[in-house]
Amino acid sequence: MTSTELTATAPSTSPYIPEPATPYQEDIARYWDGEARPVNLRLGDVDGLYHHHYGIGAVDHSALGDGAGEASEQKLIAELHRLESAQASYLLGNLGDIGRDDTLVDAGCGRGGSMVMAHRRFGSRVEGVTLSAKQADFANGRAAELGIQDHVRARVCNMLDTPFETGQISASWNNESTMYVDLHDLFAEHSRILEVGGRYVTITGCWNPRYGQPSKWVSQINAHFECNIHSRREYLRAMADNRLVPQTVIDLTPDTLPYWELRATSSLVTGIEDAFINSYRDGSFQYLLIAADRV
Ligand SMILES: C[S@@+](CC[C@H](N)C(=O)[O-])C[C@H]1O[C@@H](n2cnc3c(N)ncnc32)[C@H](O)[C@@H]1O
Ligand SMILES: CC(C)=CCC/C(C)=C/COP(=O)(O)OP(=O)(O)O
Ligand SMILES: [Mg+2]
Repeated sequence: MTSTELTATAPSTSPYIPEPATPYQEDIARYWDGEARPVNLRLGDVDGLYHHHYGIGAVDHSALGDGAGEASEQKLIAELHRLESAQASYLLGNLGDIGRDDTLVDAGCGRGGSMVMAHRRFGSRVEGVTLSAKQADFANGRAAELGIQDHVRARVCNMLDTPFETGQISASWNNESTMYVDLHDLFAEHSRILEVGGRYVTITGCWNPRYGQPSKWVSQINAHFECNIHSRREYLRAMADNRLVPQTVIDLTPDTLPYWELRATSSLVTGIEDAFINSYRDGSFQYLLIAADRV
């Protein structure tokens, strides 16, 4: 199965949603509805898990070819994809003890790769929300192909105003999707839907207050993705204000740099690679995991 087949055959399974809350959200919905970068689709085609996040971990150089020809390119793509799936596994590993009867929420679920991984890992129900109808249809089409549509569902919905009942969710996460929203509004909503003792996890890029202000590289990333990267300080403050108490804060910057250095050598570069590499190296930008308990 390839992404092209999936796009062509995916049924329109996502319930219609309310209008986006703001003109900005309309822009973001349009952006993701129109997104079809080979760096995402060709990586997803490796095993049918489609991600819109970046990778972590050491590059396995023995898995790469000699750099020439299509076979080498395919090996490089598989390695980048392995690192992106490793990132999602790492996030899921921070959700705590999750069982089959739990319901999880993926806020800003993209094409649903992390949701499938979560269901495979825990057997639980996974509910995803995205602003993009195309992404929700893609994720639901993929779940149907895998026969897990009763457990994994994406819907078009604003993550700041979700349909989930108060206090019923065991764990929720944002994987590289917090830079599109106000953090106070976001954490208020996670705090509302999570049960007391529930777990919230995010992996995100944030600017480093020790640098002073967002660097030119951070500004370039914002412009590239039409997003608004927050500072590390803002995350911790907004969590504290919303009954989310960090248990773990891990700086994944050294773990994501090899992914970027490898990606920069591929034919699938998008032009944003230098901004990530330079900002991670000059300390102005950090790749963080934060896991917090709902108290
Ligand atoms: C970079 S993608 C990450 C996708 C996914 N988490 C992953 O790891 O593959 C950002 C996602 O955030 C979603 N998003 C941005 N703002 C949102 C909002 N207000 N409500 C719901 N989803 C939102 C976009 O629709 C997109 O699916
Ligand atoms: C860490 C930060 C700041 C992330 C911004 C959000 C974002 C666009 C993530 C990757 O999406 P993608 O997989 O669609 O991007 P790309 O096409 O570059 O792989
Ligand atoms: Mg990508």
